[in-house]
Amino acid sequence: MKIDGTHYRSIWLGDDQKTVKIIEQRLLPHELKVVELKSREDAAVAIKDMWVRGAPLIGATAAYGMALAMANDPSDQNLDASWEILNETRPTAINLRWALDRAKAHLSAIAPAERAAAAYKLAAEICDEDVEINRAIGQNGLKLIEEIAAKKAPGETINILTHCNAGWLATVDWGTATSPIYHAVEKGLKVHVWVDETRPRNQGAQLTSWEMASHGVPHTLIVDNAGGHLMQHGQVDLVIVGTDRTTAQGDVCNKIGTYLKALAAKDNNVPFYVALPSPTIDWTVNDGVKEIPIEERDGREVTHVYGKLENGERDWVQISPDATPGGNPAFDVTPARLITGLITERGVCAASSEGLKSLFPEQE
Ligand SMILES: CSC[C@H]1O[C@H](OP(=O)(O)O)[C@H](O)[C@@H]1O
Repeated sequence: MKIDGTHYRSIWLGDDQKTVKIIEQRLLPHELKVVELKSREDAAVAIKDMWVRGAPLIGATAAYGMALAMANDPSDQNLDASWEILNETRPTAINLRWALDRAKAHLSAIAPAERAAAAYKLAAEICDEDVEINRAIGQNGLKLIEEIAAKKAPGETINILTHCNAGWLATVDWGTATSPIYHAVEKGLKVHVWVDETRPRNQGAQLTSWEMASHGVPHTLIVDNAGGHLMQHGQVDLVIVGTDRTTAQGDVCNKIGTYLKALAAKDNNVPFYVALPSPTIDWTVNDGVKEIPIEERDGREVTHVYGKLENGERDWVQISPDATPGGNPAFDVTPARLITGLITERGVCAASSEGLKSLFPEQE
């Protein structure tokens, strides 16, 4: 999307057609810094330490990580080793394994001498596919926003709440949950976005707010615990969130706190939709609560906050006693029963195995 009028993707190839460029997202919103990934190890660190994050972008970065690996050593042994190294960077987003499996299957079938070029080509295809998938999600989600607008008085604002960052920074472009919002704004609908700060990594405060401000979308940053109150007072017309892994029966794994938002939405009859690109569907699991591995990140992310100090410098600040450990499950699972619908690139469906198979019959 645009930053001060200039179009960016979140990941792209350098002029040398080998170096991979990314936006170092940990520095946003205070600094827009482009960094270069020059090895498989660079790509692995970027994923693990959340320089890049978001299920689709994690997959795209891993695909380029395989290309960087093949450019260095295209052997079968290194192909296998690269799959392992990149796959262990983060456990929850299924796009990581989806991209790595796709790359390994493709590259295993060709001669080592051809693997580097093929890997870069595949990574580029994965990126372009992601952009088109998210554009379609935006068009399908726009219809939901238009239906809500039609029920409101002319010129009345449509209030949408989103959690974490499922924006263009979480994907290659458009975002998933934000794509319907960008499409609605570009169509002239009067939209306002409640942005959950999303403790502890604050992807909402740091990334979604920055995206909304950069694109000129009216928005308000709120604490994670305010959403239920706003819903009780009729100030939320629609919730749209992203997902890191959705099961074959429609359970949705997403950033910690999503489940609580869904409970509040259900209790207040607020439509709760999940923007779901098909590579994020894990057709091999059904019960998300029992089967999806939940990443436990460093407790320091809870006991400390990173930001800009009064003097303009950036640093970590401790917010709890030295002796207090932090517990930090990074995701939770929202059962399908709490979800109004899934917005995919093929259309909107119920959060159920029947709903998903109606859009993806090839998965029968
Ligand atoms: C479009 S996927 C966005 C998804 O990824 C985020 O997790 P993380 O920032 O830890 O990679 C969050 O769950 C978002 O909804």
